[in-house]
Amino acid sequence: MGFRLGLRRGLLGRRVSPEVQNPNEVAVAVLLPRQAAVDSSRSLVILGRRRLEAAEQREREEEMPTLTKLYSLEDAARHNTADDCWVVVDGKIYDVTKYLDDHPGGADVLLEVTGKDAKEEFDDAGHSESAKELMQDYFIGELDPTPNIPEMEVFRKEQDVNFASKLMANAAQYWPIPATVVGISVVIAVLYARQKKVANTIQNAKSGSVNGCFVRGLALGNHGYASGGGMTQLSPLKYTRWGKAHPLSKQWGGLPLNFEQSPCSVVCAPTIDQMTSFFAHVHPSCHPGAWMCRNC
Ligand code: HEM
Repeated sequence: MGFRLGLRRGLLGRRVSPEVQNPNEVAVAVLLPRQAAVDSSRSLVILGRRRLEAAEQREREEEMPTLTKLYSLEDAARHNTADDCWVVVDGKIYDVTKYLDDHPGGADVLLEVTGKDAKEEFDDAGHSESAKELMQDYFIGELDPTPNIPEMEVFRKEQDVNFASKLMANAAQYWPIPATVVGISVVIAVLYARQKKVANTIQNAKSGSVNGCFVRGLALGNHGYASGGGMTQLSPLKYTRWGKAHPLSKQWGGLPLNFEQSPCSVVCAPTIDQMTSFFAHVHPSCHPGAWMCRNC
């Protein structure tokens, strides 16, 4: 059985004669049986190919973008117990639950820094390179740098609900204010309309053409007239036809007035004489503001 002397670089074997041309290269002489040498050289080729493939694979992996799980700081903060402990260092999240007991700095220091980025504390502890390599075993993800938009939407919805309920509560509490405003407005509108009606009444009375009556005068005053014999109280500021006047008024040639109720009444009488008679007989001195339309 013959032997072949094989020179292989980087192989561990029996050193025979290291006649090396390049001093940086390690030359190794391997004494192998012929067949074994053939097999060995085949397996060396396979080994070499595998290493090459592994290197290429590593290269490909480095080039490929990796998928990293993203968490919010709030997510990370929830893992803050000895049974479930996440720490954040420089934006990277590590699940150190299984490492707590082995941590040379103690479990407490890790538990104390949960819920925040502990880069400063980590750096201050002066961790070695091997500690930093070890960390990679516990890496689970990174902090999500994007703002949490869905939460903002939820917040806006809640705000709407709050706004509606606050509006309802305020309405229930402060309803008397708008009701008072509306009430005052109505009263002002009624007073205004009434005043306007009075003004129109006086105007119409002066013009002498109200409801087909002979409007002979306008009495201004607030002295009561209706005293005798169940005199009907007439509504203030209403025109009263002479024909409907109370008999007592007619008897006096007087007028269906309502001085008692109103400071301003329209006086209707068929003739100016009757009007004059009324004021002469009944209240000659109590109606200084009486106005007579002598032209009618
Ligand atoms: C996955 C995360 C971590 C790993 C793998 C880790 C690992 C280690 C290791 C191996 C040591 C021994 C010293 C060294 O080799 O540097 C150490 C020490 C220490 N670590 Fe950590 N550590 C981690 C996180 C932290 C954090 C977040 C803090 C923050 C307070 C911290 C505080 C310390 C302290 C105070 C010491 C002791 C230093 C001393 O006594 O000199 N470690 N850590």
